[in-house]
Amino acid sequence: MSDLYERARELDAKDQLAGVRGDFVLDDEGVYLDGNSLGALPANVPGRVDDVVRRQWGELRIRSWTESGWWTAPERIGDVIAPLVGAASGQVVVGDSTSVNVFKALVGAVRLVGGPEAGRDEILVDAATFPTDGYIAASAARMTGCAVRAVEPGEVRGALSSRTAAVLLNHVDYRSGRLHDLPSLTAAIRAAGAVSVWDLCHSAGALPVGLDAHGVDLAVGCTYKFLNGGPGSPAYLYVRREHQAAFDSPLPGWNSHAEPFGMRSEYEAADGVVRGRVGTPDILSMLALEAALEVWSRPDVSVDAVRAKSLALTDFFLECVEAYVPGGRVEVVTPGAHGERGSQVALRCADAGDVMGRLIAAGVVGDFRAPDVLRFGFTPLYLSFADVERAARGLARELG
Ligand SMILES: Cc1ncc(COP(=O)(O)O)c(C=O)c1O
Ligand SMILES: Nc1c(O)cccc1C(=O)C[C@H](N)C(=O)O
Repeated sequence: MSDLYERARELDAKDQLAGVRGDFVLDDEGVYLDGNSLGALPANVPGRVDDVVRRQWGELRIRSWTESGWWTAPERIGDVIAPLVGAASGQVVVGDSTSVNVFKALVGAVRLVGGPEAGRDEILVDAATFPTDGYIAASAARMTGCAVRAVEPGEVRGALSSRTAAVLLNHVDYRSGRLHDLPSLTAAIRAAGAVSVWDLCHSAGALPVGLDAHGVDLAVGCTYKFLNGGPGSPAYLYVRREHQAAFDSPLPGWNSHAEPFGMRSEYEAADGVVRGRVGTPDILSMLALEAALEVWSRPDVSVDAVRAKSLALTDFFLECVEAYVPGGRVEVVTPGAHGERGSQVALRCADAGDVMGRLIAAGVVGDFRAPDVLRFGFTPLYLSFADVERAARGLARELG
């Protein structure tokens, strides 16, 4: 066996998070490197969903809105996500999809600075953004009388002006895996008098975010990737405490009303982050997510420990690819510097679609992002270094 095979065993023997894998439903046949698209199933979720369906819904029925805590689930689960993204409680609310929360945040951001009437008529959007953010930003701009400008995150500073209303950026680029400099970009946006909106889909649960510490204004993220909430699990919205009183949601549903059961015809926004809610929460998905998040209360699990292992896993994968894959066959797209790397590795080759198809058939599941990217996500809670070595060996075989 190769040196790298032996090294993987040694690294696994020292891995502080090795015991967490047992909290997930995984088979030992393949290697799952697609947790940045859909996280694996936490083992406690099926039992919880069964209880929610059979007892809370089946037996308690309508009483569960109060007795089982259904009504307050969006804020309660928001408070569980909050420390994972560096936020104090009362600033994160769970619900709706990421796309819907991008809409709330962007329109809310433009309204916070007064929009075109106040001379702020531009929304800057990450040029390489995940498509949904760009589509929603274009619509939010039309609705608010703003124009959208696509900018590379590295060029945001030069693009900021007294006309900038809001800036929508991805913390980690979904295709390249590049980690953007949230602290300094947020500071520059703030200094220009604009509002920052960060999409945390590919960073929450994988690395420290520090929303409060870095002065982020608004943020959104999904929960089905590194937070393992399940297919279509609800997303979340962060509204910095200082903005909450002025946050004017473009979707002021009855769940965000100060007195929802007052059934009043006039709208009055609730205090706090609750005003980010819209309609009736998706309880089955939301309570599955609540169970999935329990892994973060294990004493051996922390965002810092996850980040340290994530970097070790991606370093080791890059080392294995370098050793096993013939030189020049793939180009490494993900930055080598730790400060610029998320929890994935993207490799480029012209036949990436075919290669990924064969690799998945061989049991190593990553994904293909058009036109030419092989994408591998690393979830430190359930991946071992042996998985990584096996995946790189399989990849080298398929690359021929
Ligand atoms: C950066 C980013 N934003 C948004 C989304 C998707 O949003 P939604 O949860 O609305 O499907 C994804 C992935 O699906 C994503 O990677
Ligand atoms: N949300 C997804 C879905 O419903 C089906 C398939 C994939 C996804 C994804 O999350 C894709 C992912 N955001 C990406 O980074 O490409």
